[in-house]
Amino acid sequence: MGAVTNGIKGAFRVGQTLSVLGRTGLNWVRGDRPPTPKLLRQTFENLGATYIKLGQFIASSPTFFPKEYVEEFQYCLDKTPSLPFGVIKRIIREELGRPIDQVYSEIDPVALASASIAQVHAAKLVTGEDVVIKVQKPGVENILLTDLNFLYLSARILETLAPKLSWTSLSGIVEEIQQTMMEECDFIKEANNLKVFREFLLNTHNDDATVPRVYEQCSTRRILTMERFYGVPLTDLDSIRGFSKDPERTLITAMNTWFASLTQCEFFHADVHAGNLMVLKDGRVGFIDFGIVGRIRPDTWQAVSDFISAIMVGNFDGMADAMIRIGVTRRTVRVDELSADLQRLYRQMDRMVPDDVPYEMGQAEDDVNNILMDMVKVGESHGLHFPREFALLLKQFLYFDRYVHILAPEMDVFMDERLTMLH
Ligand SMILES: Nc1ncnc2c1ncn2[C@@H]1O[C@H](COP(=O)(O)OP(=O)(O)OP(=O)(O)O)[C@@H](O)[C@H]1O
Repeated sequence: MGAVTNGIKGAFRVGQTLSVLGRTGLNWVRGDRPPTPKLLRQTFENLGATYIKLGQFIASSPTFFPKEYVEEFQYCLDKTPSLPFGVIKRIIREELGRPIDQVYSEIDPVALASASIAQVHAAKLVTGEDVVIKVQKPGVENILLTDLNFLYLSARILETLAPKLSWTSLSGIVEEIQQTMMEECDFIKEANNLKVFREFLLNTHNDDATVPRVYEQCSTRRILTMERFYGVPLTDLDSIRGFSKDPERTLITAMNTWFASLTQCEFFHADVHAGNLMVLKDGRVGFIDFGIVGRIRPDTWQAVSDFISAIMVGNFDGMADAMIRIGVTRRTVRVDELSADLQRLYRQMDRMVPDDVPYEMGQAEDDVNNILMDMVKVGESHGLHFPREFALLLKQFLYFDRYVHILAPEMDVFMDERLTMLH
């Protein structure tokens, strides 16, 4: 019975997707010309959850995709109309397995926020605490599963945008997005992440940052009840001034906490966009939404650090050796061959950048991206793949870079001694 319903739902989803694509003109899917950035963004928004995440991935990967798409996809919003309160109440009731009023004394029928996977309602527990309930929308997991049919299509879209990437790594990227989203559908995992991060703050004696306390007795796979935070998103400079005398200091606390988690927590928060960092009324920084986290093993960190040192001194064997330790492969990669290819890449670059040409603003950033991109390609030609954790890390660096521009434009992140983890 279950399989049959899934089959029907799957077919329906396929039809739905095709009809959205049909409205925007299917030709580009067959490969002629990529659609304009705006059209592609709107198409993704219409297609919902999976494609929105794909769009956000494009927005956060300037290394891989053309500038005009990266810029347009900054506006790829995950805001969907909220479901009627009746539906939400039914889900909460089902998940609790007992009458709602035995657990909550009130629930605000108007949602605080609504995105493709979940919607959030403010509530009060019968024991008096202010909480929020994050409720998973019905059928979300199913949509994601049936969208798996579109792995090929999504990879095909990315291929037209980023012809430099190999088919294997494109399919890998899409598969990983899917996997991350499936994980986001399990709130027990998210509750556990919140608890682990709380312990990390406790162990590192960090009183300047906090995460919502989880109420386990009323949290399940599909509903998550947690402490309610009162505050404003970190990027809302005017409102922050109301809570914190020194917004720059607040940003530094957020960044230090996040950087410390890279090495002292078993995972890092991999989605710290504007709405997920709050400045609370008492001035502390609140981290919310631990649906997406990244994990990097200690030996991989060591390899990253060795890689950077090798670049600094121009040691190609060292770079090759570190790259092999960072990457994932089923083949045996030869250090000497990879090293020779990296050296060739460097020689080419030397020839490409004549010293007497004046450097333009922004060019340095583009160059770094291109060099990284070329190195990834060299690695790939030897059968190496780089774990998705690196895309997630890079994304966070870009977010922080943006926050620094907004909140502390004068700050030099490489020199400022208050930033403990970069020194
Ligand atoms: N503990 C909390 N206290 C107060 N508000 C909260 C809390 N948790 C979530 N919210 C509100 O609900 C919004 C959505 O929550 P959350 O980010 O966890 O959900 P999401 O569906 O993963 O959304 P997104 O994709 O935008 O990150 C937040 O931006 C915030 O406004």
